Amino acid sequence: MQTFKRLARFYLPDKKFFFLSLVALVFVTAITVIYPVILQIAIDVGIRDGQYGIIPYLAVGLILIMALKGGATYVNQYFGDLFGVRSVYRVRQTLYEKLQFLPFRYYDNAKTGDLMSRLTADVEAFRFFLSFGFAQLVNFVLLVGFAMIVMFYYSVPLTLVTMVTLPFLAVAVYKFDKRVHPGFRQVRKSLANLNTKVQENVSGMHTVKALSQETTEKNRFETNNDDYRTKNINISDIWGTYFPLMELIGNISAVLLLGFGGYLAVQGQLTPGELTAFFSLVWFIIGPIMNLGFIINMFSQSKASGERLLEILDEPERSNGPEQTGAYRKLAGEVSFKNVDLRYNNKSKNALTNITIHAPVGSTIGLVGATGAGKSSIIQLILRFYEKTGGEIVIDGKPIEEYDVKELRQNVGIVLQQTFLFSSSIRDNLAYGNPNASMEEIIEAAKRADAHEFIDSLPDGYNTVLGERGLGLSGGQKQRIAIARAMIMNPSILVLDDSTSAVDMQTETKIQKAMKEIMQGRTTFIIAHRISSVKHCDQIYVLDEGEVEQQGTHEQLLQKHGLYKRIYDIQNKDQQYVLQKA
Ligand SMILES: Nc1ncnc2c1ncn2[C@@H]1O[C@H](COP(=O)(O)OP(=O)(O)OP(=O)(O)O)[C@@H](O)[C@H]1O
Repeated sequence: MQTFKRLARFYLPDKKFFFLSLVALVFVTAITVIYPVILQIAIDVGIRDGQYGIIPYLAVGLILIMALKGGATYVNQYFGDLFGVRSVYRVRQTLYEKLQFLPFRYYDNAKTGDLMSRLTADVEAFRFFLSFGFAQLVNFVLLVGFAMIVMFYYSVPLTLVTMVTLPFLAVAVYKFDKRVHPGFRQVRKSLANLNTKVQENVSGMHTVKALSQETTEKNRFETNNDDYRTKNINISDIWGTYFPLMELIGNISAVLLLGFGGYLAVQGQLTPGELTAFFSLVWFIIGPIMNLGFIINMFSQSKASGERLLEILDEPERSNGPEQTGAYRKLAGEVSFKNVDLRYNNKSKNALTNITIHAPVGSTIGLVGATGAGKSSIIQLILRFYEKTGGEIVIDGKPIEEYDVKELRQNVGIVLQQTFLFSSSIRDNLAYGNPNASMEEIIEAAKRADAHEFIDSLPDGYNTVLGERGLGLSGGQKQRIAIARAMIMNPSILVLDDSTSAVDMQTETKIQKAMKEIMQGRTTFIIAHRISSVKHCDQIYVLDEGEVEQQGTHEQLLQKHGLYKRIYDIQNKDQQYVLQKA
């Protein structure tokens, strides 16, 4: 129940619909219990006492009652569904919002398929219980309660005898729940793994095909699929064991009732009509108790799902710094790192140690170093994707923590080597960082980023809808769109990932030209593997294993005979070798 209590804020606002549905349900249940009473009157008064005239009245009464029951059932179902649907709308909104504000470190370990499964299948399981299961549970209590009252009214000893088996039924139901709940948690987890597998496979289809791993992938999926099947069979096994047991206990109750009830009828202590009514009523108790297995099933599923939803909702959000109310300021763009350390959560070693960098307004800073040296980590800190573990980062004279994260990010434009584009129009992708940008501004930025020409040549121009992750565009085209997108934001600080090794010379020249265009008047950080990309920078920082190994201009560093010179020599030799070969 703890899970439902903790999720109460999502369904309590709609409790009026639940109560409306409940009132209708009480009505439906009360009417249901009247049926056996009508049957008893028809047998005892209509048939046994020979007052046949009463039968038409009873028949009309029954039809009226059934019509009323139909109306009440509609109200019960409609408002029950409304309660569930409106509640999970809120759950879905909150989960999605939560996902937007979770820190990057959450996504280091999160799996897309698992998250998708939580936002869809788990939310649905929770809704099903709210819409249907909750009411069924209340219905159970009501039906058993009403039926017992009527049964006690007819005969106290017969009711007690019939009830003898109920404790056994209760134990069976309890044991069923104990086994089925962990089973459902496993099914949910297995489904999430299955989703993750499919999602990763579709996203990585290029790699799968390029490396001819179709058969391996098929086998891996088979393992996941097998696991999901086994977990479901396990549930069926539990269900198959307990359901007949519960039915057997119910039937023993019916046998006891017929045996003892028949004896009472023969003794004249019970009329035939009362015995028949009793027999119907007892199924109003046994039926729901057996049905309790199904309700518990639903309850267990939604509890397991609710727990998985709470796991996301309980995640701590990133601290955003002070919330800014007015318009975001445009920063000048002076960035200083003072003895900064960074250690990622799951690592035993620092990714950055004692980093000191000064980037005056409008300067160009080059970050070079081997892969894993810490270049990207510096950028992660400027954008506050991760928080530093030591030292101080100051922007325009103010510690970075004192900025509203949104204000900070509005002032930093990034162009990464891997550009993510959404499956919407090129125009929307360009304006993603600044949705208020006018069409003129968008075209102007695209022209400066050398992207206008190819966009214009597409059949729908700027309205061309891209495939998932920008499918349908070349790597170089995507990167130029990313440059134009950053330009439209008009940031004071710019981060360019210039590891453009994967494009041909002509595209590289275009990208370099576009990058030069966007850098004007902004503090720019260029991440590069190649010296040629940073040699014009005002200041170059050479990183090695998370530390600044060297610092200076291209000319100064070449004279120092350190790491920079070694990288330069290797790359120069490579270049000469290529030229000679050519
Ligand atoms: N999100 C993360 N969680 C844990 N460790 C990380 C994370 N990101 C980077 N690292 C680690 O931090 C170190 C520095 O990585 P970083 O990505 O900053 O290097 P880089 O110089 O940008 O490399 P590359 O040129 O290959 O992009 C590496 O040891 C890397 O494994």
